[in-house]
Amino acid sequence: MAGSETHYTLPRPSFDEDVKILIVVAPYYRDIADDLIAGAKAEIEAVGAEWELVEVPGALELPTAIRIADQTADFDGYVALGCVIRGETTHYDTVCNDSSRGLSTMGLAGLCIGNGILTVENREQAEVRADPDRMNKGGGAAAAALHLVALARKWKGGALPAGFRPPNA
Ligand SMILES: Nc1c(NC[C@H](O)[C@H](O)[C@H](O)CO)[nH]c(=O)[nH]c1=O
Ligand SMILES: CC(=O)[C@@H](O)COP(=O)(O)O
Repeated sequence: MAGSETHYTLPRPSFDEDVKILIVVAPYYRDIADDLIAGAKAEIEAVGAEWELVEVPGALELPTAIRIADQTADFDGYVALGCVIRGETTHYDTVCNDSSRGLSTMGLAGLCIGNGILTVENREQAEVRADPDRMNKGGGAAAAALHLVALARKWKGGALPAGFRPPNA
C-alpha cells in the first residue's frame, strides 16, 4: 500500500511579518527534485511567505549550503530537498546519514530547517513521496520549516513589563 498512509498535519501557521525561506535542492534525480520543489513552493506561498531557490550537486552538500546561507544571508528558515536511492555499495548510508545529521545539528543550534531529503530503496518510492498530489514530502518539509519559524517568533519581542524580573532571574 505504497503511499496511501495518512498522518495528522498541523494547521498552517500565520505570520504578521514577512517570512523568507531558502529552498536548497539537490537535483541528483531531476524529476524527483522538481516535484519536491513544486510542493515546497506551494506550501510557502500558501502562508504568504517568500522563497528563493538554490541548487547543489547532491544531498551531501545540502547542510553546507544552508550553513553558508546562514552565515552570509538573512533567511528565516530553510527547506532541504533531495533524494537518495540505495545503490550497490554502502555509499547510500553515508549520504543519508551525513546529510540528515548535518541538518539536525544546525536545527539544534537554532536554525529553522525542514528536512525533505527522501531516502528510499527505489525510484517508485521516490516518485510517490515527491509527487505534490500524493505524499508531497516537499510540501511537508516546507511546512516543518514554517512551523519552526512561527515558533521562533512566538516569544520574540514579547517584552516583559518594565522592572519585571522573571522568577529565578
Ligand atoms: N548517491 C546520491 C548522491 N551522491 C552524491 C553526494 O551527495 C555528493 O554530491 C557527492 O558525494 C560529492 O560530495 N547524492 C544524492 O543527492 N542522491 C544520491 O542518491
Ligand atoms: C545513494 C548512493 O549512494 C548511490 O546512488 C550510489 O550507488 P552505488 O552504491 O551503487 O555506488
